[in-house]
Amino acid sequence: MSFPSSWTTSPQQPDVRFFEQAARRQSILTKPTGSLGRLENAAVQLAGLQGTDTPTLERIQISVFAGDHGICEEGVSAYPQAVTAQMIANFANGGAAISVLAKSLGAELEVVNLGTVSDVAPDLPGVIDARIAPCTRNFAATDAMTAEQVCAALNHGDAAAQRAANKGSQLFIGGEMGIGNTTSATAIASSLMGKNPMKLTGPGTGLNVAGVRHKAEVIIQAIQRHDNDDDGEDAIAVLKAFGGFEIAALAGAIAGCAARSIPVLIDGYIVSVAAMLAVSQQPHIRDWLLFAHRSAEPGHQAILAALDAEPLLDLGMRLGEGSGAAAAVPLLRAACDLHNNMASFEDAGVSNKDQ
Ligand SMILES: O=C(O)c1ccc[n+]([C@@H]2O[C@H](COP(=O)([O-])O)[C@@H](O)[C@H]2O)c1
Ligand SMILES: Cc1cc2nc[nH]c2cc1C
Repeated sequence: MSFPSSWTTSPQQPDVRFFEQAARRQSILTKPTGSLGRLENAAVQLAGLQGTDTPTLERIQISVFAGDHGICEEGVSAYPQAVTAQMIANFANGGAAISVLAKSLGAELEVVNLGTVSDVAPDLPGVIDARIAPCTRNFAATDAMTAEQVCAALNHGDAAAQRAANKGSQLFIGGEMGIGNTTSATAIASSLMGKNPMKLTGPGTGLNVAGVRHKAEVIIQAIQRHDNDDDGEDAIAVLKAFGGFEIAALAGAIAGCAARSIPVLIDGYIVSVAAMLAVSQQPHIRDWLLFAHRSAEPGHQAILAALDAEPLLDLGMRLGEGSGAAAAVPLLRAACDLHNNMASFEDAGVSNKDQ
């Protein structure tokens, strides 16, 4: 199996003329310059990325990538590993937060099952069987994934981007579910940014202070182990070292959407780490990303800063599943509506500021 071409080729850059036209339109609408704050930037960005004067968000695909983590053997999560498989069923049955949000947004929701330790019922509606293995290996002891598994996960992500393209999606949201995945995400983020894991590690699903300290120590030791092998620090080497299946698939989906000119709305901590991996592979992937929210997970701020991202919301959310991104969609829709339908100073006969 080979890497998807979206991983090995830089995406096309969006047409700058649509950004310029949209910015000009914002400047003639009946409001003081800049007064709609980041809603203005969001509308300009969506117009530019969609290559249109009238951006809209009618067709949205949400793909939730799920997988289990061998690092859970080290006692790094507040919840049992069985939750990953149980939540896949909950996504399919409509009871999870992202299921409710997707329904209220009229968005397409699919779940990509990359492998769980506990069984998932076969033929759940909207669940795609993309199982690679029951879980990654415990990266405290050995590499989390083989190179072949990283490649398979990237391809599963790219396939989700292809489904979004086939449906004419105007926006893609990637979500994730994987007990233990904040430990993988923190190891990846610490490696990529060269930051002390003590500074990035947080409670995830709800560890106490002692639990967070233990989790950081597990990550520090694993990074030392990884530094002693010769694998290098590129995105593939880091994914191989720390996992997980869903993080690799998300990186592949983000790259796949950029390659197909589909804007991506980035969710919280784990998805942002996947975005950082994709951007480290192809810097122009960054052009296609919007950032939805600042997660309560403390390491998220450092990742947002490294990606030069200013998210729309800061609601103290730390659920994952793509829920923070889904929560930001009504604001983005409002931003488009304002951009498309407000009157100009000239049309409304309202005096503009003195030039
Ligand atoms: O998206 C976030 O910012 C976020 C922050 C903390 C936890 N989570 C979710 O919680 C799970 C991972 O937490 P943990 O403690 O098991 O590593 C995983 O299923 C994520 O979706 C998600
Ligand atoms: C119940 C539950 C739901 C989740 N959704 C994403 N991560 C999660 C972790 C838990 C524990």
